[in-house]
Amino acid sequence: MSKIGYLGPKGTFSSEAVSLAFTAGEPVPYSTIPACIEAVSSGEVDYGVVPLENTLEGSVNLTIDYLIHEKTLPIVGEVIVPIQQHLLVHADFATDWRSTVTKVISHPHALAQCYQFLRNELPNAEMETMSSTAAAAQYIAEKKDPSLAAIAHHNAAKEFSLVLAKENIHDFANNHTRFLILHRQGKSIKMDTERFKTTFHIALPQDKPGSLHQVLSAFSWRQLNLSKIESRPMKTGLGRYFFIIDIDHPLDEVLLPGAQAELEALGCQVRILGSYPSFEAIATKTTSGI
Ligand SMILES: O=C(O)C(=O)C[C@]1(C(=O)O)C=C[C@@H](O)C=C1
Repeated sequence: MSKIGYLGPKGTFSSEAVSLAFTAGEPVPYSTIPACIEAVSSGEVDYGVVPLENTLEGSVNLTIDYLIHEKTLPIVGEVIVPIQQHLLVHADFATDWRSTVTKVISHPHALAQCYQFLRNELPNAEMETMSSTAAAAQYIAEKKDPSLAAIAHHNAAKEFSLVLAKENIHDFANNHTRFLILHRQGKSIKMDTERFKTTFHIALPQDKPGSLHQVLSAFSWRQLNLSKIESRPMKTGLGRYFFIIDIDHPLDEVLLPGAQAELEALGCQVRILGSYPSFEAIATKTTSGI
C-alpha cells in the first residue's frame, strides 16, 4: 500500500486533499511542508500532497521555493479543494465565544482568509500563527481555555472534539486551494478528470530586453493556454527571477517540446516539473451562505 505524506495532523485541508485524491493508501502526517517534501525525496513515503496556491491568498511560497531550491520532485497530479473555514472552540465554551475569545490561532493563510470576519466579530482578539489549521485545533483542545479559538476545517473539530462556534467565516465564498501531488520517480496517478496540465520552470537569460515577451510568444502562437505565471526570486541577487508557468495541455510530442526548444534557443533554462491530471473536487459540506 502506498504511503502518502501530508501537512498534519489529521484534520488539515491537506489531509482532506489526500482523501479526495487517493482512494487507497496510508496517509502519513508531517508537521511542516518541507518535512513532507523531504519524506518524498528520501523515499520514506511514496507520494506527498502539498498546498501550492489559494484563491484568496495566492501562492504558498514555502512550497514553491522548497521545490525549486531544495528538493525538485516531479509533480504527478493536482487536486483543487474547496476551502470552508470555521471558528472552533472548546465544547464547554461554545455559547459565549464573542465575549471570552481573546486569541485566535491558525495557519497564516487561514487567518488571512478570514480577516474581515475577525475584524468585525473579534476586533480585539490577538492572532497567532501555527504550522497548520489542525495543529491549532489540537492546541486549543489540549489547553481547554475559554480565551482561545482556532480557525480550521470541520474535520479538525471532529478529530479534536471541538465545536463550530461559527461556520463559513472565510471572507469570499470562492475559496479554493490547489494541492500538488509529488512522487520521487514521477509515477503517474489516475484521476477522474479530463483536464491535464504541464508545468515549466524557466530561467530567463540575464538582462536581455524583451525576454519575457519572447517566452510568452512561444506559447501564444502555438495557442497554448497558460493558467498561471508565477515569478519568484532566484535568491542570487536583486532583480533576478525565475518563472513557473502552468500550461493547460498535457506533454505531447509536438507542441510542448517545440515550445521548450524555442525557449532554449532564446537562451532560457527550462525544466519540466511535471505533466499531470488536475482534479477539481466539489464541496463536501454545503455553505450556509456568507
Ligand atoms: O493548515 C492546513 O490545513 C493546510 O492544509 C495548509 C493550508 C495552506 O497552506 O494554505 C491549506 C489550505 C488552506 O488554504 C489553509 C492552510
